[in-house]
Amino acid sequence: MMINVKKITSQILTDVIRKRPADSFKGTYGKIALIGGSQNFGGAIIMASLAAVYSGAGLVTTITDPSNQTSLHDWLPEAMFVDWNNFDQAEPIIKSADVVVIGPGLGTDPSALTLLTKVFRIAGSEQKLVIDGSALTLLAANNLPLPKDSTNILTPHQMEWQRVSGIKIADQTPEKNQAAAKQLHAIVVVKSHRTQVYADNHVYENTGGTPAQATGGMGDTLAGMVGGFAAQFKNPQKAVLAAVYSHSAIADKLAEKQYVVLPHQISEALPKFMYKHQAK
Ligand SMILES: NC(=O)C1=CN([C@@H]2O[C@H](COP(=O)(O)OP(=O)(O)OC[C@H]3O[C@@H](n4cnc5c(N)ncnc54)[C@H](OP(=O)(O)O)[C@@H]3O)[C@@H](O)[C@H]2O)[C@@H](O)CC1
Ligand SMILES: Nc1ncnc2c1ncn2[C@@H]1O[C@H](COP(=O)(O)OP(=O)(O)O)[C@@H](O)[C@H]1O
Ligand SMILES: [Mg+2]
Repeated sequence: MMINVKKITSQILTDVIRKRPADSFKGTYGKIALIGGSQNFGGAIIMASLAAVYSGAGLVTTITDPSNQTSLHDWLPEAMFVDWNNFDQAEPIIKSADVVVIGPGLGTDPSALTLLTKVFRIAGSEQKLVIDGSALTLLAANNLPLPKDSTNILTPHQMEWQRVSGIKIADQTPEKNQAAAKQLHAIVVVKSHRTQVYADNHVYENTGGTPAQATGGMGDTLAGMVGGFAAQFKNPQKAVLAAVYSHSAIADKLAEKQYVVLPHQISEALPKFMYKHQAK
């Protein structure tokens, strides 16, 4: 039977981006731990962290390879750093995070798999887990079950989705995608030129997006934005929709005057964009 696809429009912005109450503090806007950034893919976790901070998350910790520490703080003094080889130090931070983003630049070597398995094991019922990039590839390759208590948000591109769902890219219809998302009990963002979100028994399709977004780091940035929005805004489904819409709306604007949109430019535009579209 035909599934009715709902469109994601600018309405989601005022619906989700609340005006900030005076009586608030960092904790009001959520704590995020971002885990990824192997030596070869350090930029991925830096772009995801940039997006999380610039989305307005209260407190951001980046858990990554120590080779990234200096460049992380060059780009983002607001983020705290933890060496991902030091799980004793990382564990309490992961456990106390409202949102964990894992996967951007994580890589697929045995140490990455060990880290992913540990994070899945400690994921709690109050937490939202954004699973992106290599974490999705590892999940699929090792048949890892998703944590059963946390709210899990997957952000695959179409090949990552093929790996996780087993549905070939050419066969990724709303019907097949929705069935697979339901089986995973997860919110699934299937990224493409018109990204779709599978959540609370509905299928949503983005109305924005430009080929100027087709560049490395664009998905890492979306993962950080999904984390940053999920850390601040109560309803996880709506937070994901607002992040997906904002990501392409900012890109569309930049693409009016640019051939390619650099992922970090989207993050840098977030504070003004969110101010403009917050609920009155
Ligand atoms: N600066 C950094 O540090 C960056 C780090 N990054 C990190 O790299 C890690 C690997 O992520 P990844 O997406 O680059 O590689 P992977 O998962 O192997 O998939 C690529 C394979 O799938 C195929 N393919 C088919 N359709 C496709 C589609 N729609 N979208 C995409 N691919 C599609 C594609 O076909 P091809 O292009 O070869 O024709 C190719 O064979 C991950 O952790 C990520 O966070 C990146 O974010 C970049 C910037
Ligand atoms: N032609 C396009 N039109 C609109 N958005 C696009 C297009 N190509 C790629 N994107 C967007 O760019 C991002 C690519 O994600 P991904 O492949 O994970 O990037 P990364 O290199 O950061 O891992 C997705 O959000 C996708 O929707
Ligand atoms: Mg990606």
